[in-house]
Amino acid sequence: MAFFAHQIRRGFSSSAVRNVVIKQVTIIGGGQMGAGIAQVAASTGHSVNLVDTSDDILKKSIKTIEGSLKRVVKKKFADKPEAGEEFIQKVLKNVSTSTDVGSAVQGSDLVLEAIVENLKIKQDLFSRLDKLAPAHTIFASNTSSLPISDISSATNRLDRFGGLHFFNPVPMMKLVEVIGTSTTSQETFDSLLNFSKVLGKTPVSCKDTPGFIVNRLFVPYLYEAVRLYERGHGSKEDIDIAMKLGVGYPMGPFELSDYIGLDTIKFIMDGWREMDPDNTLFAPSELMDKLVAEGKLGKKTGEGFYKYK
Ligand SMILES: CCCCCCC[C@H](O)CC(=O)SCCNC(=O)CCNC(=O)[C@H](O)C(C)(C)COP(=O)([O-])OP(=O)([O-])OC[C@H]1O[C@@H](n2cnc3c(N)ncnc32)[C@H](O)[C@@H]1OP(=O)([O-])[O-]
Ligand SMILES: NC(=O)c1ccc[n+]([C@@H]2O[C@H](COP(=O)([O-])OP(=O)(O)OC[C@H]3O[C@@H](n4cnc5c(N)ncnc54)[C@H](O)[C@@H]3O)[C@@H](O)[C@H]2O)c1
Repeated sequence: MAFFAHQIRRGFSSSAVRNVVIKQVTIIGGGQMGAGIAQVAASTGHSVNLVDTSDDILKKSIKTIEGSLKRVVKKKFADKPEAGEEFIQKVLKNVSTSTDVGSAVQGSDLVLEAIVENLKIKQDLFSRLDKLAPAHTIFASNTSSLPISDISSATNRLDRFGGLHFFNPVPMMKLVEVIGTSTTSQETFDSLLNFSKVLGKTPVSCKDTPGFIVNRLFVPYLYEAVRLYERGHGSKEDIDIAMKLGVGYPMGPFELSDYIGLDTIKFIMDGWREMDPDNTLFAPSELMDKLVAEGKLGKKTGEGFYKYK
């Protein structure tokens, strides 16, 4: 019944609902997330075209994929190293790279964007892609915090646009949040759900609201951990231990913040505070602001809440 109501809301009768099978995928942005998504899509038999701004970056992306695949096969093919090497080569063959988005989107069933978290840059990219990609191609963004409808508004394919939010590290994290806007067609939404399942992930359906499900709960939690520490109510180490042993999280809030990047977390919180300034959950943290201003962004810069050198 709920499913039927969902279809009516999206303006589709049940007979109009059919799944578009996604085989060829273009991923724009070969950074932390894009490389991980490319790896998982290629490992599950998709033909992947990975796009970034330079060949040097793309070389690094392929190296990252190779390194991560080695970790995967060490476990998956523990007793058969040769089969493991064969698997790596097969997966790598499924990935091609390009710096030219125009040619990369030709023949693509899905264009998944994982570039910098900046609305204007994402809009510019999708506006360009809208003119270059085939009509049937579905567009999706991996944004952590921006409204999908703000990004899709730059295109004329509002029905074929949704969100696919993966988690870091992509090869390990099982969840994908599938986000439908008020204009995403049921057909597109179902295709994105199916695609996530074919990748071996577990999808959950989300509304296009700030932070979807996970980040809406987790970003305020990370900030409250920092504020608790600032108030002197616990050491970083003890807070991390408490959340790992008390509720079974694999990383404590300070370890996770350093892993994600303090700039990313601050950027998300600042954006939400701008939208809803009176919400105390979105209050700033002096320490977070200071660390980001000093360039102490976490693991990627060698220091955040902890030191990594
Ligand atoms: C959240 C709010 C903040 C918002 C900011 C934006 C965030 C965003 O929107 C959402 C997120 O992503 S939120 C972030 C969500 N993410 C989280 O919350 C993450 C929480 N953390 C975890 O789940 C675990 O700590 C990990 C799975 C990361 C590591 O597992 P572990 O058991 O703690 O320890 P281990 O010893 O290191 O690794 C053991 C083995 O795992 C394997 N392996 C690991 N990485 C791999 C890779 N890249 N490739 C392949 N394989 C990989 C490998 O086999 C390795 O063995 P090896 O012998 O070393 O090769
Ligand atoms: N890092 C995380 O934990 C995480 C988790 C989930 C979602 N996200 C989201 O995924 C997206 C990417 O994040 P990331 O951590 O992979 O970033 P990243 O900085 O590691 O990678 C971004 C890549 O995009 C490339 N790029 C930038 N502009 C481009 C353009 N116009 N065309 C082609 N390539 C371009 C950059 O060169 C870079 O290689 C962001 O929207 C972020 O919010 C991040």
